[in-house]
Amino acid sequence: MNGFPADPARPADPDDRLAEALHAEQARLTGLYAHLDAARERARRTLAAAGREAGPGGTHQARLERELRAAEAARRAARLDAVERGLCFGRLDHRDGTVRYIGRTGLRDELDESYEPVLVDWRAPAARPFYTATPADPGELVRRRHLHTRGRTLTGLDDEALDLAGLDERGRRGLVGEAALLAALDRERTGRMATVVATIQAEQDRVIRAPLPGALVVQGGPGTGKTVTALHRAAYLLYTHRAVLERRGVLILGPNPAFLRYIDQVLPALGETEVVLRTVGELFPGVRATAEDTPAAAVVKGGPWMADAVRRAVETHQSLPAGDLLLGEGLRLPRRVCAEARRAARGLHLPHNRARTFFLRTLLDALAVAQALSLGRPYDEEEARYAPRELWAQPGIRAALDALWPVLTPRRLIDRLLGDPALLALAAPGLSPAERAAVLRPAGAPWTTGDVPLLDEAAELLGEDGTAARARSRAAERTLEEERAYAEGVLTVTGQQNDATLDAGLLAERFRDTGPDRTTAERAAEDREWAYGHVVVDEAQELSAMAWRAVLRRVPTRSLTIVGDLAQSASPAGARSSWAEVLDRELPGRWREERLTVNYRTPAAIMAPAAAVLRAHAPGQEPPEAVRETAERPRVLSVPDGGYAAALAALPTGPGTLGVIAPDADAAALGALTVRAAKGLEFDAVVLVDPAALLAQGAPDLYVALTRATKRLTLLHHTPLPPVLAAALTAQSAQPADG
Ligand SMILES: Nc1ncnc2c1ncn2[C@@H]1O[C@H](COP(=O)(O)OP(=O)(O)OP(=O)(O)O)[C@@H](O)[C@H]1O
Repeated sequence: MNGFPADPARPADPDDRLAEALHAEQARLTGLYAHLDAARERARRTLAAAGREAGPGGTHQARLERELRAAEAARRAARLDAVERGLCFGRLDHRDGTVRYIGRTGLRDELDESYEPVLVDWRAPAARPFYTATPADPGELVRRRHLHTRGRTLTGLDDEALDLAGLDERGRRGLVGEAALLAALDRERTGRMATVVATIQAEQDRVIRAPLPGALVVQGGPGTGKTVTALHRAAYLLYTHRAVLERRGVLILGPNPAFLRYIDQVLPALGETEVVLRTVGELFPGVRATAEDTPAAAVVKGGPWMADAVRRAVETHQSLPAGDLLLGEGLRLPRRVCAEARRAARGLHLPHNRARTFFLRTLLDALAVAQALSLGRPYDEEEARYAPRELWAQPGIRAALDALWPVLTPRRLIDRLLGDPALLALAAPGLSPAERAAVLRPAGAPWTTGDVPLLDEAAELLGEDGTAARARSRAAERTLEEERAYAEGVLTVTGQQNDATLDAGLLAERFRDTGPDRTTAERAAEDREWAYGHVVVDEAQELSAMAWRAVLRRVPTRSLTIVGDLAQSASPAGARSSWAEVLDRELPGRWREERLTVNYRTPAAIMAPAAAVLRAHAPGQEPPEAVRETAERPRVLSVPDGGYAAALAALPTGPGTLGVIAPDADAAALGALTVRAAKGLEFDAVVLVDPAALLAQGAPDLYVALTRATKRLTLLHHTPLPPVLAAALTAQSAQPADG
């Protein structure tokens, strides 16, 4: 890289040196923004020119190329607009004197039009040492510099010398860019997740840049950056494999809508928009899960046995008559023929609604032959063409055959399965009466998150029911008709109606392909059968076996990033001690695991009691090590029974965000979050109501709740604190105050 002189000779006084460096870097930063402005201007000009060229002139091919150019220019303009904040955040000085600036996007010299690179995109290979070099392993670097900015102004910088022989490893655990990292961690939270592109750590970088193919599991304790790492990985993959992923899109699954809102801002900030954010409850287009399952119902609905239950429920709708069917006018359909037709239809291994066509056709043919025989008519080609159709037109015959193999929709089938005790017993004979009772509910009850994978399973086994497809194609035809009429109008207005190369149909198709087109993300979100290029699953320990089936169906290539923490699992099916227990059934031998070990969120003083809870209740699980040493110790306030609301109202409100987390039974009345709703989130200050009750909900719940605070934790209790927590807090208060 060139374009930047080395630092001028340094004055001796450190203050002067810093001022000098700031001055020089500000000048370079200003230069980079000038390049950015020029790049934006160029993108806008391209866009405007494409707009002017638009219109129906030239060959079809030339028009297509113009439109592609315009779309690319629009995307580039949007990308350049998204990087205004924090455009450049780092600088690398190499042994051979090369200097590289690292930023949110790559820029070339737009001013003298040499187009030499002046800013390296953080996702490019050349930027990687910024995240991985340490004094112990500096590679080709002699210095890494972090630039802090507000708007276009440089507000500070941190240098790390990487080449000094014998230099002590700065900070603990080889933290990369320690000063910049700690400054980032100390910032107050806004309630929206921030990008950490300037301070990604080496172990996180390994995850972010892992190859696209295959399933990568990232196991890490609370606050180890699993979510930020997964989001930066999505941005990295979209940059590195743009061609595939722009077309197929990336799906990010999160535990609850609040969490999705929390992370929503990060991806556009990284310049990526081809991403669909969903919870499992939103995976089935057209269905919104609005009700909650009881824990017992969630266990039953989530278990792998439900795949068999749904399959059997479908099969019970492929029935045989008790004896031969008598269909009026002496027409008889022997049971044996029905059985043969069912065997043949099932043998096709087609979805139920598609195999139905074959089944009906076979029976109608058999009936038509029988009818011809009884009337003494030959069964010739003519007869074969019309007779079955006429038979189908008779309501009695139609009803009898329909009953044998009806059209099914996923909603109707699952509603029936969960609403009809006899059907459930038939479809799920392995479930105990208590388990069946747990999932039974009135027909037409609102859908729950646990129902969504069942609907998906059903949709897979049923295939399209013809009505939806027909309605869609009718709508599509109508739209095309309207577009054709509009296009004819355009041709008339522009006087090109006699242009042989341009007919209204072609023009209409063109508007359809381009126009104000829907993005990949929009199309993917509406299509149950969409195959994503990559899927990120966050809080993956929460997914049931049935949910995994629904997720994996959406990524036939099995290119996944799966992040989670088994120790935080609130799965009512019970904690699992390894990812193999979770994944070997669905992805046998097709996944690998990376670990994140450093907790960037919870200060040590808060993490210590949380770790004690974890060790006591899940001895196999290792808590992550907190990177920040100093923080206020947790405060413990005893309140009288029934006094939580008053105690909460009396608590002083400090600076920053506040989260109050309460047991499920009290949360609504106190206006507090349940643990479930707080999952994945963090707050500057957290107040925990009734830790003993949280522990009674499950040790993972208490562990999750304890690890949400970045600065201050207050425990309110009226029953005694759980002994393990009390012991950890007492041990802490025996230590010197800064430990
Ligand atoms: N490299 C980093 N630089 C700055 N901040 C970081 C870094 N890594 C993580 N953080 C911060 O640490 C906090 C925790 O990150 P994140 O929420 O991704 O953790 P998590 O592993 O998903 O936690 P949990 O399991 O509790 O949901 C966030 O505020 C995040 O911005």
